[in-house]
Amino acid sequence: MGAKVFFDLAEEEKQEFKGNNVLDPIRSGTSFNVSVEKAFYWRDFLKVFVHPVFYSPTKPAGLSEISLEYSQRVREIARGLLTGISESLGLEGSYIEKAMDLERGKQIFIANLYPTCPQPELAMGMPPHSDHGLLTLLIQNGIGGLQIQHKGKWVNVGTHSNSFLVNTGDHLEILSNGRYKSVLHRAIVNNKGTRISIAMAHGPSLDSVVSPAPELLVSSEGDEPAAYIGMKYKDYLELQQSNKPGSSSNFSSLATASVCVYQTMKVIMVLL
Ligand SMILES: O=C(O)CCC(=O)C(=O)O
Ligand SMILES: [Fe+2]
Repeated sequence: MGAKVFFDLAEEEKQEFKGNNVLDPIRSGTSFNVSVEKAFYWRDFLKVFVHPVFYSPTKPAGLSEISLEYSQRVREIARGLLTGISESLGLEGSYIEKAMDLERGKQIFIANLYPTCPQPELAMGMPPHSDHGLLTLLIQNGIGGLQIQHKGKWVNVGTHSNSFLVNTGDHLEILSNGRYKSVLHRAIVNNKGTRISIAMAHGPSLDSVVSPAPELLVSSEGDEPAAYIGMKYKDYLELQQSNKPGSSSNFSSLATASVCVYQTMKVIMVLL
């Protein structure tokens, strides 16, 4: 563990960073929604765009420097993985880099905090979803909670120190015409301790129109139909946001109904 940064923002301070739109560069909040699966979502989050333009909350002191360095280093790892993935698809190593305009690629820093929940069976940390970008690299403190869906069953993903968990996202599935599937995952909560995860999501540039790579649609065995239609990444994000159940507007009325209400937003970031 190279550096630890803790920040503990009071409610009024948090308001400063509360964005509502999916394209706001800094957003924080609490996710709750009683209308889905009769479960409460039990999480505080902070989402910050860190590339192509770097943003950071101004508090606490030192966060911005650590976040910048962490973002740059993880981006390099993601680019390396995408080079390998391009090659695994029989494409040139720089294919995804160029086609997805990664020089201007959207990188999002997401810190999730799941406080200890007295009745974990009544709550859910994060609902089942797939990430919208290409690759997400995730680290977490020593407390498990992430599950991925495999052959229709939820499987626990163990915690391994000094390692990243890499999730494939929707746009890798689209670009590869389904050869790489985006992984469905969710986070459960527990009554043993607070869980923290930091996900770094890497996507195409917002203006990239992503469709299956034409090179993958022709082979010696004949033509393969494109399984996805092309769409601009930015439009995909906005569409996804508009389909999300229980977005911020109905949060305040639901929050009071929570079984496990906590007053102060507390995000603890533990960075490698
Ligand atoms: O907390 C986790 O393990 C999951 C986080 C996640 O899926 C996300 O931020 O997209
Ligand atoms: Fe995710």
